[in-house]
Amino acid sequence: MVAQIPNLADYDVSVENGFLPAQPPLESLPDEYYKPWEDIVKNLQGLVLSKRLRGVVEKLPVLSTDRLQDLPQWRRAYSILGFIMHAYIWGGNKPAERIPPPITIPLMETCDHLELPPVATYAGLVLWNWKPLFESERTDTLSNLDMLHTFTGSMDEKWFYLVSVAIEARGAPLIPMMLHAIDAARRGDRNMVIQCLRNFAERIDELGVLLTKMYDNCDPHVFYNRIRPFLAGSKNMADAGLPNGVVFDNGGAINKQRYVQFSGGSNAQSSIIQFFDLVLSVEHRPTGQKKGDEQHSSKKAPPPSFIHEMRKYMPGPHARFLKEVGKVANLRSFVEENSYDHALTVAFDASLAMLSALRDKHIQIVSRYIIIQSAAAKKRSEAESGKDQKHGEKRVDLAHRPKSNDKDKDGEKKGLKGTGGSTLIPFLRQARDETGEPAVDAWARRLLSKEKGPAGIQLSHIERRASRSMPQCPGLATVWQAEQSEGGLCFT
Ligand code: HEM
Ligand SMILES: N[C@@H](CC(=O)c1ccccc1NC=O)C(=O)O
Repeated sequence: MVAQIPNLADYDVSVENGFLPAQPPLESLPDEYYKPWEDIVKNLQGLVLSKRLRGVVEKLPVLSTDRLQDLPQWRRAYSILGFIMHAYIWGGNKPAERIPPPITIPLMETCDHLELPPVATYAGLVLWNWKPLFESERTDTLSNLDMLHTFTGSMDEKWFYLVSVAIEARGAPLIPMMLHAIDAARRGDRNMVIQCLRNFAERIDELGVLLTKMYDNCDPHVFYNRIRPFLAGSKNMADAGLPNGVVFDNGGAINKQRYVQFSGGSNAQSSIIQFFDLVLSVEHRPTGQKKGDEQHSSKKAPPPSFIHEMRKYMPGPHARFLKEVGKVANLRSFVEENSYDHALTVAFDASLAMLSALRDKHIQIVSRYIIIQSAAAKKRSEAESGKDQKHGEKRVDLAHRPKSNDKDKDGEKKGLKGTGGSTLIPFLRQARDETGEPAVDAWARRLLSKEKGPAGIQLSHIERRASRSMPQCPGLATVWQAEQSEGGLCFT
């Protein structure tokens, strides 16, 4: 039986806002009972600066979650407890290893309810932490959005999250549209599929523009040195002072309390980007695994890719939605089955090219906000460590600087990790290259079967742009070249 195309409402996905809630998140919990949490999160920066946060949190009563009445309230509780917990862990000279019961007990209950891990995820920091400036205006633009909470109180941190909120909102209409395209492919409606793919490529291009707005108001130095340390989880955090992870003290027997490790918040936990991959049948392998390697390995199940692993850090219904989308994704096979339809092939390849270009822009951001900043911080800390040695001081590295002299062949530091724990640049480059693979594969098949290439067709504006942004996609490049040699005037 053919799997049913998932219905958005069944998975807490909104037709207008996608994975953002349809209504703006709650700005406070309505029941006065939760005032102690609200007071802390309202004064988070002051409490961190005065070094009083840890004492205040330890003296908090263990509040029950029984008074949370609906989904928006559960989400707010999870979001603010995540902020409080990460400020508690990372807001001191040394990170705190043991999280006390006033946080752990209610946080674990919100996690059970929302099917999320007990860490500040993308959902808590971004999806459930925004507000429109004006309720009457649209929410898919940076000019009408603000964040509710930040660790640092800085505009840079607000902007850092805001860019993601705007991308989620602007990308949202692509969800119902691409499910519609899947349905059109089932019905064999090639024109509708082409139209949806062209709109998709166009919108992904817009998301790339939004992404590069990051530079406008988020300073790389502030990001790396002030904001990013609070986003870290407890996995791979030895260099930052958490060699074993953290202990969730739930008030029970001490000997039953074990260390746990969770990845920190990361945009890899955003469901929208994974949705884009799934509808186009882009597949991600574990980092370092080359195409085709999986066939030669042993019978053991392959390790999941980091991107796939991050689904465990998405709200349960959203992760289930992605699983269902994976079952019904048919556009790639539809395009392959109709490879004589060159307009269809080109529209599909242009979508892949735009998604790949989005990842390329992101890699440039990562190099400015992390790679360059980490090198600068290392230089500073080496200069300072000379001074410190003289004074016998020892400093804890909260910006997670890797051990020095650990370089790989690209001159990048091996130890550099994303907040999610990925190997950063090799991981991101591989994810970008995998995005173009369906197009490259289709082209190889075409060559083998000696089929004629998609030359001489009319390119839409976006396809023309796409053909230049993905030189590694031979199909698009060929069309582009053909167009050039024919006078270059055959696009619409
Ligand atoms: C200063 C801004 C940003 C920095 C420094 C940054 C950094 C990173 C890093 C280091 C990773 C690797 C995964 C990890 O371990 O966390 C990552 C993954 C990712 N980031 Fe960002 N990011 C930024 C903003 C954004 C924004 C605004 C988006 C929205 C589209 C985004 C989308 C992604 C995606 C989708 C992944 C998963 C990898 C992939 O699918 O290609 N990032 N980011
Ligand atoms: N992976 C990024 C952090 C990141 O992308 C992120 C972390 C928490 C909440 C949102 C994030 N991304 C953009 O809003 C890093 O390693 O710095």
